[in-house]
Amino acid sequence: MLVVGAGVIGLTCAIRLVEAGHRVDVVAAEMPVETTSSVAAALWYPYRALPQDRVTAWSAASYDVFRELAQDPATGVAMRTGTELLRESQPDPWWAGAVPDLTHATDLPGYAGGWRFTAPVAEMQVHLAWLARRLEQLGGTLTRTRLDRLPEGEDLVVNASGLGAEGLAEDPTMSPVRGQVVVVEQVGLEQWWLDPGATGGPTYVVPRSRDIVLGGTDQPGERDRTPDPAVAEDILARAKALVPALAGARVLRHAVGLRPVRPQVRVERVGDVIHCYGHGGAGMTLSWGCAAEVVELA
Ligand SMILES: Cc1cc2nc3c(=O)[nH]c(=O)nc-3n(C[C@H](O)[C@H](O)[C@H](O)COP(=O)(O)OP(=O)(O)OC[C@H]3O[C@@H](n4cnc5c(N)ncnc54)[C@H](O)[C@@H]3O)c2cc1C
Repeated sequence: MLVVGAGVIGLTCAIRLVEAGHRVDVVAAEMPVETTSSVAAALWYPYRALPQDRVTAWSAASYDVFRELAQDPATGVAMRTGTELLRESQPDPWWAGAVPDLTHATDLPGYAGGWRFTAPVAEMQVHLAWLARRLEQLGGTLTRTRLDRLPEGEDLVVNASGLGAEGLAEDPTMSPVRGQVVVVEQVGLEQWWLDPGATGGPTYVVPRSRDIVLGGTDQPGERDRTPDPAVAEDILARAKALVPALAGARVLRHAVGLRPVRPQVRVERVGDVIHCYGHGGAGMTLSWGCAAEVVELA
């Protein structure tokens, strides 16, 4: 069986398929650390992904797997408490059933309220490397190849090509949503913060073991992968306003990724092809749940 794509979706699908007894070769134009997945913050959060019922179920399934993985630091996964700030009062989020400990925060001056919960955070450079190692340990292979079309004549092909599905699946409903982040040094921060309604773009602060990811932007249709210095300044200003402890934090690097957005995430078998792409701003969040469904479809 061939899996096309070595981002978080292709690798998790490949691992679950090998574990289920299939022989799996992964082919990808970009290796794991070069993918959009490696840019992700990557906080467990169902963002820019629909439909609500399937996304909630996939997210809940992934949450459980990440909680297990967090027992082993080598996976790059940690469970972290954090707060989403609300500028207007809102009912509980549609995906509330996927997190075990969502509570209402009332101690947020200047905000109408907030939600506090524990979420998995995956340090993607570490997590993707761990996934790739795990795949190889299980006997799977990973080869760099750019495909012009999905191969025919294989017994089964999993299309986990992210935004590449625009061409490989000839899917005109796919579109990029550009996200820019700034990575700064760790300054002793343990909790994540998210202000989705901030002026200038969704603002988030996601601490990891040795650094902190600050975001972000949400720019539909933009394909430029070069970090914009003015946008970086704005992200830093927004993040520091949100978390004053970031004031003196040294900037380590800048990154841009193009979220593979689709009106609905596609997990579907058509003949000998299983499509699994269009995870929008939630590829890490949905990964293990979608991989389990791909195994069922196989
Ligand atoms: C700034 C930013 C922040 C984000 N934060 C989060 C977050 O906090 N939480 C979260 O869950 N998600 C987050 N995301 C979203 C997440 O990164 C994506 O949903 C996820 O990376 C999609 O994974 P993927 O494996 O489908 O695609 P990708 O990681 O893009 O991998 C696609 C793979 O397919 C290969 N491929 C494509 N076309 C071809 C071809 N023609 N031939 C061969 N190979 C091909 C590529 O080379 C690559 O290996 C964020 C994204 C961005 C940009």
